[in-house]
Amino acid sequence: MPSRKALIRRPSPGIAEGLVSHSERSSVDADLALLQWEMYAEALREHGWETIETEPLDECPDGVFVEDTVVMFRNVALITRPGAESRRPETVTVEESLARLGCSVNWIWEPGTLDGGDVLKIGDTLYVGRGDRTNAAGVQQLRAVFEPLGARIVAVPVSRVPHLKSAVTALPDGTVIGYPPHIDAPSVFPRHLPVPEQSGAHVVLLGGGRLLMAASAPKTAELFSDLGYQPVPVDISEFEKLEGCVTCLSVRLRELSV
Ligand SMILES: NC(=O)NCCC[C@H](N)C(=O)O
Repeated sequence: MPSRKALIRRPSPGIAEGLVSHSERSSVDADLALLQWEMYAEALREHGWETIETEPLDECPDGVFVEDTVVMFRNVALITRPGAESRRPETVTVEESLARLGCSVNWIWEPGTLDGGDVLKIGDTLYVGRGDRTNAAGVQQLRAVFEPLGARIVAVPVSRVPHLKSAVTALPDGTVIGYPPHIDAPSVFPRHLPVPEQSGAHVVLLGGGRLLMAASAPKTAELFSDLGYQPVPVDISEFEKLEGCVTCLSVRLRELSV
């Protein structure tokens, strides 16, 4: 039976020290972040996802953004080598968790860098953002690992936001959604729908038309409702201050047979 598991990591008490690269830093409330993270995990569970917690890493302020540590394709976990050096220690425990879950594990090697938040998967197509965090060697290694498994890798320039998925994600029908000022090359995407809010660009597909999204994007939620989807809003204000979004707080494992 296909699994519906989601890997998550609880925020570090030092989360306020997390990286901020494309916006002004504002103060983060670590207690509120923990509460918001618990509600996020609860929303996943309420919609049928079993949450699996990878080991907490108090010394890694950005460890909660677990999406950046791995790219999943079928049952293969490609452990990343994050572009920000401070984030590299985050991958070890994720690798252990995924190996325990029965994934086949592969790695990005030096000089490659790649962040999971730069990889948007739509069916068998993997769009990969080439920006501050993911370099050309990282893109080449992504191709080498996943093309033989049937993936099509499409590289996309990213300069306005930290990660490709800070700018675009996709609806269940494959339509790419994005906030236009943040997208370098919208014409790369065959079907593209602009959204009116920056945090409206991020959805986690919960199944059956339900879209987990940030409470900070009410106009976009209205647009999606109007298109026949069911938005599931969660307040992630403390993660947004660190340029995080709903997608980067979990890794959904959809194709494991366990
Ligand atoms: N995939 C993502 O959008 N990850 C968010 C990472 C935020 C973290 N503060 C960082 O800059 O790495």
